[in-house]
Amino acid sequence: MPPIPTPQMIDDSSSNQMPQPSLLPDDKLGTSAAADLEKGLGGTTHTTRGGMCLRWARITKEVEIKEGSGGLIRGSIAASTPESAEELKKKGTVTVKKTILNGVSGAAAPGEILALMGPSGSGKTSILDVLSGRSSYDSGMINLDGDNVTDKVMKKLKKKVAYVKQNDLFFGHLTVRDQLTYTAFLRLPSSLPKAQKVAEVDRIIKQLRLAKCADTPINMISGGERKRVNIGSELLTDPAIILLDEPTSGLDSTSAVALMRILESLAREEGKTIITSIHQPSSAVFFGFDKLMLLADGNVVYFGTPKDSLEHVKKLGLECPAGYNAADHHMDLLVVDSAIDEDVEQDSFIDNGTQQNNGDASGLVHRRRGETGRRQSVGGTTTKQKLINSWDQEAAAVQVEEEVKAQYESSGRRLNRQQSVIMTEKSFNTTWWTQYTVLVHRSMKNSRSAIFTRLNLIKAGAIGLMCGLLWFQMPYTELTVFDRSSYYFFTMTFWVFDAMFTAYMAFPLERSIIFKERSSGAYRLSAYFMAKTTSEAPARLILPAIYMIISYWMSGVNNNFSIFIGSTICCLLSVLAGESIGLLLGASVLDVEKGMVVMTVVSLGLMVIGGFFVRQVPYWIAWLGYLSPFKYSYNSSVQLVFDRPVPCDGSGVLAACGNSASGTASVQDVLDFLGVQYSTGFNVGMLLLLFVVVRVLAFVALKNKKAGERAN
Ligand SMILES: Nc1ncnc2c1ncn2[C@@H]1O[C@H](COP(=O)(O)OP(=O)(O)OP(=O)(O)O)[C@@H](O)[C@H]1O
Repeated sequence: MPPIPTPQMIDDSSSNQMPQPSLLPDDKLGTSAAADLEKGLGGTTHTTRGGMCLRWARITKEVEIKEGSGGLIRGSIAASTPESAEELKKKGTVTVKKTILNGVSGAAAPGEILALMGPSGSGKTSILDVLSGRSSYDSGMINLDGDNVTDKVMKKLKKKVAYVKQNDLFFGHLTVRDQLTYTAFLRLPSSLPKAQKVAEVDRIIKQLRLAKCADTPINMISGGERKRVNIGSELLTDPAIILLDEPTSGLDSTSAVALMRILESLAREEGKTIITSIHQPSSAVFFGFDKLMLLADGNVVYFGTPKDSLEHVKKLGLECPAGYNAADHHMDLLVVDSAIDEDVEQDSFIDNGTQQNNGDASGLVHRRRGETGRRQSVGGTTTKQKLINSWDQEAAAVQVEEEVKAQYESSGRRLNRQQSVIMTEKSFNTTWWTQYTVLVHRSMKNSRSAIFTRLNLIKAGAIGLMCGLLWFQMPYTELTVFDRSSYYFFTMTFWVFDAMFTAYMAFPLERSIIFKERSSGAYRLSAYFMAKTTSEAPARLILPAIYMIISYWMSGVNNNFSIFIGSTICCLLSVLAGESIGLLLGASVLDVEKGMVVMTVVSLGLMVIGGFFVRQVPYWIAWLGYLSPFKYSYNSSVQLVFDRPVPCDGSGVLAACGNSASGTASVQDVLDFLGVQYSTGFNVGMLLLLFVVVRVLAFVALKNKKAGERAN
């Protein structure tokens, strides 16, 4: 096993190493800058400004997987022995333990880039999750600049360690500059002057070459630009360590190289410690990494310089053919498909590995791809297994531990210095009020562009017009009593449904963004929730208000202006209550498919139970009617509209008209006929209560919901 290159080892040996192709233009640092750096760091080309040394040893993590007849599902009951597992399996389900990280040891120093490579499912994301403090681990040690870090420190560390996850989740309606500015105002300390935060945003835009798209909404920019916005959002806090999960996935090779250049400049010029997982990089990118960690099935199979990795596999008889991409070669060795696995059990192909080196790179690629099966088996053991077996995990762990010890001793520092400093730091860089105001601003900007779309305005106007024409200028007589009530039935059901479903549909994406931002310690959940509640309401209410203005006056429901205002307020309150229900379900049911089913059942249930279709609701279920916003908004509006006795017209609609001496039906007769319950005040109060209580429940549900390690 080659020695693990500590930063010092890399620096000391740099003169002996083959020159590594740089991803940067040759003169990137400038002659004098490079000379300054060399002077300050004893000949190294890496700075140590800004970075921290991250080391980890013997990291092990297991998850429990529930295996049933329906496939694999996550569960919590562990089967202790294979026998009991078999028995349980016969019964239908069994929970088995799966090791996803198996004693992983490694290190990354300031000014260098460590690449994690391995086939899909080899544990790259899992180790990044652990190192970023986003995920727990069962055993092992993580050390920062010589100090072991505990769980509590890891939690605090979330803000120190930037973690760029694979998914680029943003509010798509915001521009790149908006996104970065809001992030700067949320995550940079309140004490920093506003102008400095704006300057920081400009610096990041320039550094990540985002100037061209700075004022373009994020949902219009390219994948590479989105990735850079994602990285930029994390860089704003000037983190010491930057972890990236497959930053080049989905990018073409030019964008991928451009992105890697940016990472290299962050490491070389700013001394950041960078750890990135990557899938099959080009040769230039591969040899530009300072260190490489190869993973297979949660095991390290190599850790060292990319150049030495070729030596390592060569010694095992798995030499990389000339002209073949080294990264592809490593992946070929580690990728085993299930068909090959099965073959290996029955058969035993022998491949001496070197016989393929015929010097013809293109023909070789073709042949190698076709002969992967041969390459996978050496003496009955898969190549992957051979690589796993030949890596000395223990020696690697001991080496990391010795480096840690040496750093303590050489610096003469007290144990846990780092931890005590980190633990005394405040949880958030900004106050609750700053978070609230910034989030209100962001939410208003986002909801304005998300809700006030031309389509939505056309929808509100067209439905208003349609209803106005259908219920056009109803005379205030006995004949139209039912039509007036049905106008409100339609209005209230449509807008409550609309609010429930739009709030629910918009929430899954927003929830993922919130989980992601909160995992970086950007703001308190309460600040977000209050900001959302107060800022979105105006935008959410404009559309039903437009509908009411058009349809109410066209249909001549009641020409009294104050009654128009009153019934519009009831409609808007019901929209807010409906939105609360949508948010509660959005916060409670994370799975969108299941959520839609629950939403449909709940919304239809609340409508039916409101007494619109069944007058004699069984007593044991009738109480659910108290939860129906449809019922309260309908009841209150209808009471407002029938503000005076209704003239009889001989149509025979109202029984009360049959024996009326005055030629009118009283308001109470009409309300009894329509089955309207409770006073207007009670109905309005219940709408308010539903809005507030259900919104609070949505907050509690969200607070108690863990994003899950894999949520973002
Ligand atoms: N919480 C979990 N529950 C069950 N299995 C998990 C969990 N987390 C990770 N795994 C499994 O652990 C293995 C390693 O996953 P991980 O995402 O780290 O791999 P990866 O190398 O990043 O893969 P990819 O390149 O496809 O992203 C996979 O088999 C994955 O299914």
